[in-house]
This record gives sequence, structure tokens and C-alpha cells, in this order.
Amino acid sequence: MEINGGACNSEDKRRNAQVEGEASVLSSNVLLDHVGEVTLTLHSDGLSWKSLDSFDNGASTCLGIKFVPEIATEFKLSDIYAVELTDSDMIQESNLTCAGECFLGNDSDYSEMNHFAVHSFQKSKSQPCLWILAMYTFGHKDLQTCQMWVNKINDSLNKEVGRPKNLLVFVHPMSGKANGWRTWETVAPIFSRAKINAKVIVTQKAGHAFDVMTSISNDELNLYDGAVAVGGDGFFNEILNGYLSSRHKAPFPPAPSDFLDALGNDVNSLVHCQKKAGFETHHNKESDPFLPSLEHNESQFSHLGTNDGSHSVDKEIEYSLPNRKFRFGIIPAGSTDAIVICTTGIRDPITSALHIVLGKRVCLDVAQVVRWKTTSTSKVEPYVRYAASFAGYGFYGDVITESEKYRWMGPKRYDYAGTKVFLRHRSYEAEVAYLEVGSETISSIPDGSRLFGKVWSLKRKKSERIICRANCNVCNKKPVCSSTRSPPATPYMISQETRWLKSKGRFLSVGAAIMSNRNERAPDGLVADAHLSDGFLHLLLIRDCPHALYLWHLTQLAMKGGNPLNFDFVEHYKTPAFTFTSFGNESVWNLDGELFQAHKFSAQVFRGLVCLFASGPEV
Ligand SMILES: Nc1ncnc2c1ncn2[C@@H]1O[C@H](COP(=O)(O)OP(=O)(O)OP(=O)(O)O)[C@@H](O)[C@H]1O
Repeated sequence: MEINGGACNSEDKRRNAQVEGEASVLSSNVLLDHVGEVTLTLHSDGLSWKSLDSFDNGASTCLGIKFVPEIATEFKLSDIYAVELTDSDMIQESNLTCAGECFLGNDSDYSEMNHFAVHSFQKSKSQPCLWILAMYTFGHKDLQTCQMWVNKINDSLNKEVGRPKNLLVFVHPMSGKANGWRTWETVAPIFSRAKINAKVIVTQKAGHAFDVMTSISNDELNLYDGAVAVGGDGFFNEILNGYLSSRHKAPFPPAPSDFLDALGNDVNSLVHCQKKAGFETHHNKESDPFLPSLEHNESQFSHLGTNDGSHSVDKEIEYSLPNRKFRFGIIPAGSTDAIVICTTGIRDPITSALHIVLGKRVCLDVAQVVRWKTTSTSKVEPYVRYAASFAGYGFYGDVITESEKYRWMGPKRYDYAGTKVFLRHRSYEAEVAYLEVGSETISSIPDGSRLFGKVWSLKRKKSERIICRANCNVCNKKPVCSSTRSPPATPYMISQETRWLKSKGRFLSVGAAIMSNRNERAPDGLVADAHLSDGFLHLLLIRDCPHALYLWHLTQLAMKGGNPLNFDFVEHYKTPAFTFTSFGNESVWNLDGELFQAHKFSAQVFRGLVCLFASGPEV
């Protein structure tokens, strides 16, 4: 269809306007704000415009000065998030510049125009991960023509797959520098322009979002396309745990090998405890010498479920995981925001909002952590938590504990607490066992690594590292998210060639990086080549060492291009599962920035268990 609506006084140009390339859906001559008269064409996959003025490539002169508009001449539908009729007065006030006046003629002509705006974005030239809002305003004398353009573009946008329509938005008002609400106010117009229904919940206290996510029925959850966290990593972790705690059904990871020894002869108490907590025993064939794995059922979180009558975790529909439709979004407003940086490449609320409204998708590995015992003297009470980015003990736990005393400092508390904990230089005794995966599984990872452990880590040159980025080959190798029928397997469940190896001693820290954890303090992250969805975590064991060497390691972490793992006291293992037992004085764990006390626990990675509205960083 072609419409010659008479935007300006150039009838001939309009008639002669030809659309090159593929067949157009709609074409009109309109005025493009800041450019002049153009032929605007809607194709099946995007919009393009061509200047009808006698200037090359849209370049023009204004008062004798050559003006080359720095705006795109075509944009893909997948990059357009909204189109709307706009108020001409508003446009006139906000947009008329020298260029606009020159091109558009006098003010009275302009005010007779009707307008529609196409909302898209541009990538920053200096930082391609930074997406900047861009609005293109088109004018036409005929209101119906403008309305038709809006309708046609909207029809095309409605055919774009994967865009959310209904979202649950959790805002943590006290997050970061206590500007969670202001951050939401900044991005909310993007959601309303994109006609997304957002149910906004401003949290009143810690645990509020968790309660909402656990108590919402699966039927109701299915009405939403996702949940958005306006806050930090800890806040996202809380929402993730609320989502998974009653819905993720999978065998537990094998428990630490001395687990039965610790119980002595009182095996009955373990069985009793499992039953009370809603667990069933489940024999794990491959985990010898580890305890048989346990499987939890829906009554595991009975305190949050139907047993106490306060919540209605529905029984009628099973919730399948991973769920491709239900995605998480994070609008960064926290103190560190490592998950946002790793999944969008930048810490910017507008960029994150655009990833959400445009319906981007990336899958994330999630670590399931099962705490068997809180302290050495406490009884066995299995308790499950999930972590998306990082679990750390020793230095990392102590920094969080210390920083809690200085909440009033805002995000700076981490630097202050970090310095104090560094000066203390405390080490902790622990035993870590990790699963070494055989060649069958390793060969499925197209990164050339054939050996695990320290050798794997230290012998690799920086140039051999494959960094996780948008459309990452490593993460896309097995698209587990495409299957909504069966639960994702952990890699060691597939492979027959598995072996548990142990490391025991005094550690300054024990860390498990599920993703690279890039952040402003560690520009390459804790592990530069960790992937978002390869089914592995990176175990980092930092053995007790002289203070100066530890400082050197931390300095390397803080440097872009540093090599923090290249030290004798650093052990690095890529593994899908590990167990941990502490001895003597204990530190605490830090799970995605939140405190977690555990004397004995097991962890396993579920590949691509959840999806995020993000496309991976363009690093
Ligand atoms: N309204 C609230 N008041 C106080 N705490 C809250 C509130 N809502 C959520 N929380 C809790 O605050 C914790 C930290 O939130 P968030 O991650 O957004 O902030 P942060 O400043 O980045 O802190 P951290 O660095 O500890 O992650 C979350 O675990 C969450 O449970």
C-alpha cells in the first residue's frame, strides 16, 4: 500500500518516491522532525526513510551550514518498542531546533501537522552495551494517515515474539543509595509507552518479595510474562528463591562424605528429620562415597505452603522449569549489580528496561545450595537456597557481615568493610570436595579445555579464554531452555565419567562463581571466562598465604586484564557440583550478596534453569 498524503509541498517528489529492496507494507511521504520531508516505508521487518530533499543522504544546509542529521535511516522492528500519536504542541516546544525550523517551514505550518512518534534506541558509540533512548517524530497534515501509521506499526510490533505484556514489578525502595523508587520512576514511562501492564509492588521489608513469589499460585503466575526486580543482586536473589523454592523439583546434590559419620549411629534421627521436613530418600548411584542424594517434594516449604493455610501453593498445575515464557528482569538500583553487568554488559536502568520491553532472552545457570547443618553442633535440617551469581565463604562472607554494621554508608560500606577484613587476614579450616567431570561432558564444551582443576586454569593463556557474550556459542551449545518438558539435568547426571576430588586446609576464602561476576570493583569479574549458561560453576579456593601475596591477588582482581588466578595459593576448578564442611572457627557464606550460615552444605548447578530479559554483554 502506498499513501501520498501531502506532507509538504513537493507532490512530484512524493509521486516519484520509490521504495527500493523488498516490498513495502506501507509507504508515505511525511515530515521527519529535524530532517525534513522523507518517504517513510514500513517493511515486513522494519522501517526506513529516504530524504526527498535534494541533499545527499539526508544532508542539508541550514543558514549555509551543511547539516548532516546523525540519525539512522532505517531501524528494525525488533528495535522499536513503541509507537504513538503525539501532541504537536509538545513536539514543537521540545524538538524544534535550527534544523527543524529550516526544514519544516514556519511555525503555523508546523502546528497544523499531526504527529506520531516511533520509540527505539541507539547504541552508544563509545560503549555499545549502553542503549540510549531514541524517538523519531514524523508529521503529516492528515490525522488519519498518522493514525494509520500508528496502527500498522503496532500491528507489526504485536507480531514480534517474546515481548512481555504483563509484568510483576518489585521495587526495593531502600536498595543501593535508597533510590530504588526513583530508579523505577525513571524507567516506568518506557514500560507504559510499550503498553506493558505492570503490577508494581513496593517492598515494605526484607522477605516481602519472597513471600509474594512463594504464595502466588501457578495459575496466577502464568498470567505474567515475568518478574522485574528494581534493586540489587540480593533483591533479585530473594525473588529468585521465592520463585524456585516451591516450584523446582529435583534430586538434591550428594551430601558431604562424612555426613553419616557426623551422625554416628543415630541414622534414625536423619530419617525422622527428613520426613518431618518433607523429604524422601533417593539413592544416587554415582555419588559413592557420598551419602545417597535426597529428593524434595512440594511440602518441603510447608511453612510457606498449604500446610499452615496461610499460602496457597496450588496443587492443580505443575510448573515446568525452565519456563521459556516467564523471564526475570533486573533494573539495577543496588550496591554492586553484578548480575545486570554480566547479562547486559552495563549498569544502566534504561538499557535494562529496553532489554525487558523488547523481550530479549538469555538463560542463566542457577546453583542449588542445600545446607545440611547450620553449625557444627546444630541438628541436621536440610534447607535449600538458590544463587544466580556467586557463593563465597571466608573473606567474602566476612565483608558482608562487617558491612552490615555500616549500612548508613551506602555502597561505600563494602570498600570500608573490605579494607577492615583484609587487614584482619583471617583464614578458616574447611574441606571442599568437587566433582571432576569426564571427557565426555567436557568435550561438549567448545572452549578447548580438556583438563580441569589447577592445570586447566593456570596453563590457559588469556588469549585462549572464551568470554561469554551475546549469542555465546558456549552457552548456546545445548539450548536447554528450549525444552519445557523435562527438568534440566546437571552435567554430572548425564556423564558417567565423574570423580570426586577433595581439597582440605586453611582458606582465606572459598568462592563459587556461577557467572563471571564482572562489577565496578572487578572489571573482568572473579572469573573472566565464566559463562552464563554452560552448566558449570568456578570453584576458587584461596589458601592461606602471606598478606602481601593476598593483596597482590586482590589487586589483580581489581585490574582490567589482571590475572588473579595465576598464583600458587589459588586453586581453580570448573565443576557442576561441590560440597563444603567447615572445621573450627567458622565464617559465613555470602549468597548473591546475602548472608547464609552453613557448616555443611552441597551445591549443584542447574543449567539454564531460569531466563532473563537480557541478551548477554557485547564485550
Ligand atoms: N523494603 C525493604 N526494606 C529493607 N530491606 C529490604 C526491603 N526490600 C527488600 N529488602 C532486602 O534488602 C536486601 C538487599 O537488597 P538489594 O540487593 O536491593 O540492595 P543492595 O543495596 O544492593 O544490598 P546488597 O549489596 O546487600 O545486595 C535484599 O535481600 C532484600 O531482602
